[in-house]
Amino acid sequence: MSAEVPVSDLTEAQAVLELERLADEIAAHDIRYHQEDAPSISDADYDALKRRNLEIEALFPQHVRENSPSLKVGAAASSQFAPAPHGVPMLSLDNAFADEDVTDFDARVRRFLRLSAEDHVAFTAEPKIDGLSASLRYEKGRFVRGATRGDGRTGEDITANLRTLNDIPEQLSGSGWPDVIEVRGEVYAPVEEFEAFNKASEEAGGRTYANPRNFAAGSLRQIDPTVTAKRPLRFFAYAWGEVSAPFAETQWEALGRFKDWGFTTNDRSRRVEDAQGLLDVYRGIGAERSTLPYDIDGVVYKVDRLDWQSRLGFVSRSPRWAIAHKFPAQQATTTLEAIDIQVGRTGALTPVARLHPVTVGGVVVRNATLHNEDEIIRKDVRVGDTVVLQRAGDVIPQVVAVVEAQRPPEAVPYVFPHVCPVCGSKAVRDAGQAVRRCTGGLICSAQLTERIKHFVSRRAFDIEGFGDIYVDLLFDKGVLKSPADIFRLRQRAEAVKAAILERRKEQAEARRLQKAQDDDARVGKAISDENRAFDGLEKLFDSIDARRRISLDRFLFALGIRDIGETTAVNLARAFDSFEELRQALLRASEQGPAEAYAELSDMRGMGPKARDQLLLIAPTLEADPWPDAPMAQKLDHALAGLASPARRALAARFDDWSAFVAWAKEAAAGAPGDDFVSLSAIDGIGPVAAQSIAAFFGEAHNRDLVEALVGELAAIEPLAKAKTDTAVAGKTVVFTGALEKMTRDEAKAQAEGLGAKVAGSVSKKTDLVVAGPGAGSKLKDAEKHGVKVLTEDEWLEMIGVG
Ligand SMILES: NC(=O)c1ccc[n+]([C@@H]2O[C@H](COP(=O)([O-])OP(=O)(O)OC[C@H]3O[C@@H](n4cnc5c(N)ncnc54)[C@H](O)[C@@H]3O)[C@@H](O)[C@H]2O)c1
Ligand SMILES: [Zn+2]
Repeated sequence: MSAEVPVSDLTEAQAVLELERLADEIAAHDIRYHQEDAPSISDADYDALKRRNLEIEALFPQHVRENSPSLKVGAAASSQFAPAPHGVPMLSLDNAFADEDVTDFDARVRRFLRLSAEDHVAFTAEPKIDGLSASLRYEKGRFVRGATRGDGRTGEDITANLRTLNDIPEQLSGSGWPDVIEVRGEVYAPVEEFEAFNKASEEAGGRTYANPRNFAAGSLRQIDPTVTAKRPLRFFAYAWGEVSAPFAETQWEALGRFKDWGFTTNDRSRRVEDAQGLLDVYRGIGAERSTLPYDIDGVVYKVDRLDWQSRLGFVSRSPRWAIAHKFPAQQATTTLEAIDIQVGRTGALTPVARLHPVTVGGVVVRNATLHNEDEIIRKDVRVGDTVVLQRAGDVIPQVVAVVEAQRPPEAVPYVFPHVCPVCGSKAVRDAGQAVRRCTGGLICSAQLTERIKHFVSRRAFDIEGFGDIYVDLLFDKGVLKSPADIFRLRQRAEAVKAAILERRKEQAEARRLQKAQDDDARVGKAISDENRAFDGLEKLFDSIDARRRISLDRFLFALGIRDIGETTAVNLARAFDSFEELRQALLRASEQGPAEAYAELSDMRGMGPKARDQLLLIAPTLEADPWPDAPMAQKLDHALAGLASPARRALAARFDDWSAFVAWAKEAAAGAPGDDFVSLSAIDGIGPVAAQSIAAFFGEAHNRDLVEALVGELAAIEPLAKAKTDTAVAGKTVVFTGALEKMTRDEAKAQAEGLGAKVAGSVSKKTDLVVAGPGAGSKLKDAEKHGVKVLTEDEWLEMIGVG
C-alpha cells in the first residue's frame, strides 16, 4: 500500500475524498471475496482498510457516506442465482481483538440493559467457523428454500445446492419445531478434504482455491448442483431467522433444539455464567485450533437470554448482543528455498518466497508474499533462511520474520533485480514508492494487454468498439502482440474470426461441462451465433481505419510512457512541428540523458538538488581512500564535509566501500545531462523527470522498433498548432470545476489550450482563473482561499471571445 496520510492529519476535503476512495476500494474487494470467491488482498489488509474508514468517519461523522462500508454487510447477490430476500436480515459481527474488548462488550451489554453489578450475564461461546453462512427455510418441518447471506437483505437462492449436503436434513426430526423456521449456520469444508481436492484438481489442471473458506463458497455457489454434491461440504447450525413461534428461551437451549431436529451443532460450544468465563473458553479453543478438522478464525460470544437479545437489538450491520473474538494469525517456521519475482499487469515486480512445504493451521503452504523490495531489506530475508510464516485465513501467507540464529553461513543479502524478469527492460522505483516497476510497457508481455487497452482507450487512439474483451481474446490467441498489429487486423480477419470461434467453443464447452449434460444442440447454436458476432467485426475494422490519422499528442499519450500523461503529451507535441522533428530531438537527447548513476543520485532520498550538484562538482577530484581504517560514514563526513548531513547519511546507507562509491560518483558526474537533453527538459511543462522518461523510452532499440512498426501502419501523425501567445488567456493557468453547460470538460480544456492557456486539475497559488459551473465544490473554496478570480462559464466564453 502506498504511503498514506495519517487519519489525524487529513483535512476535511481530503477526508471526503478518502472516504470515497475507501468505499470504492472496499466494495471492489467485497465483490471479489463474497461473489467471486477470489480475494486479491489478505484479510488483514482488508480489515486495515475498514479500520481506516471507521477512523475517518469517527473524526468526520458529517461525511459518512450513504454507501459507507461500515454500514454494509457482504456484497450484493450474484445475478447467477434467483434473489432470495431475507425477512430477517443476515448480519455480520463486531470484532474483538484484545481481552479488554471483551470486557468492554460485557460492560456495554450491562449498561444497555441497565443491570446492577450483582446481575450475571450468561453467554454462549461458539467457535467461529471460517466458512459462509446460509439460511435454511423449513415449512412444516420440510426444507423448502436455502439462501446465502448476500448483502444481508437479499441472498442467492441455492436451495438445490444445499439439498446435496448430508448435514442438512430434508425433513426435521424430533418434534416441537415451529411451522415456519429459518435455521441459519455455517457451510464449511474440512481442511483435509480441501487439501485433497486442491491436490487432485491441480494434477488434473483444474482450479485450486486459496483456503477452505473460498473452496466452500466456490463449491456451494455452483450453477450445477451435481458439482456441489461432489464437494465435501458440511454445515453447523447456530442461529435462526424468521420463526412463526418462539421455540427456546436461551441461545443455549436453541442449539440443543437444533441438535434434536437433526442438525449438527458444534460440540466445542460452551455456556458460561459470566464474561470471566469467556476468556477461558477462548484460550481453550485457541489451544486446540491447529488440530481441529476445520478452520476457525475466532470465538463468537452471544448473550444467552433471548429476551435480552431482543432488547439489545441491532446496530446497522451487527447485533449488539454478540461479538466475534478473533484469533491472532497462525504461524509456523520453514526454510526459504528461493525468491521469485512476478510481474503484474501494471508492471509491478512482486517478490514471492518459495518455501519448503509446511503446514500452517492445517493448510500446506509452499509460497508466501514478501510484499516488496523494502520489506526484504527491512527483514533482511535471504535465500536459505529459516523464516516465520503467518496465515490468517488469508489469501496469501506472509513471511513475518527471519530466525537469524539459524542462518546458514553462506547466505548472502538478497539483491532485488533492476531488470524485468519477463522482458528484460529496466525496472525502476519512483521516489517515495515501494514498488519497482518494469519500464518495458508495450514490449513486456506481462503488461501488454493493459497497455493495449490504454492504447485504444478514449483519450488515446479512441478506437470505438475495441473493448477489453477483444483485447484479451486477441492477445490470448496470439493475434495481437503490439500496437501495430491493431492496424493489421483487417488483413488478418480470418485469424481474428478463428480466434473468436475458438473462444466461443471453449465457452460452450465450459457451459456444457458445467451443465454436466450433453447438450450438443446448444453448442451448435452457440457456434452459429458467431456469424452475428462477425457483423460487429467490420465495424471494428472501420473504426480502426478511422484512426490511421492521429494527432501527435494522442500518439505520444497512447504509448503509455512513464510520466507522459495527457497534458505532458500536449506540451511536447506543441513544441515540435512534426513527429519527425520530435523523434530526432528525442534520439539526440536519449544519447545524452543522465546516466544511471546520475539518475539514482537525483532520486536518492535525503539528497536535495543542492547536495547533488555539490557532489557532482567534487566527484572528479575524489581519490583513493584517504582514511582506510575509518568506518564508511566517517570517510564520507570527512571527504564531503560541505554536504548536508541527510545527503551524507543517504550515501553511507548506500555504500560500504570507498572505491565503489568513488566509481559511482564519477560515473554520475560524467552522466550529467548534455545540451539536447537540457533543452528537451526546458520545454514548457516538461521538466527533467518527463524528459528523462521519454528520452529513455526512445533510447531503447525495442521501443524504437515498436514505434517504427506502428508509424508504418499510420497514414499521418498530425502536429498540433503552436500555443498561441496573443490571446486574452495565453500563458494563464485555468481550472474548470462543476458542471459546464455549453460544452464538455474535454472540449473546454482543448479550447483553452488551443488559446495558449494551461489547464490544471487543482487550484493553487499559481492558478490565474477558476471557471465554475453549477455544483462546484471544494475547488471553489480553494479559489477563495488563494484569492483566485472566479468566472462563470458565460464570463469565460466572453473572455475568450466565443460568448
Ligand atoms: N480479503 C478480502 O478481500 C476480504 C473482503 C471482504 C471480507 N473479508 C473478510 O471477511 C470477514 C468479514 O466478513 P463478515 O462480514 O462475514 O464478518 P465475519 O466473518 O467477521 O463475521 C460474521 C460471520 O461469522 C460467521 N460465523 C461463524 N461461526 C459463527 C457462529 N457460531 N455464530 C455466528 N456467526 C458465525 C457467520 O458466517 C457470520 O456471517 C473479515 O474477516 C474480512 O477480513 C475479506
Ligand atoms: Zn517487463
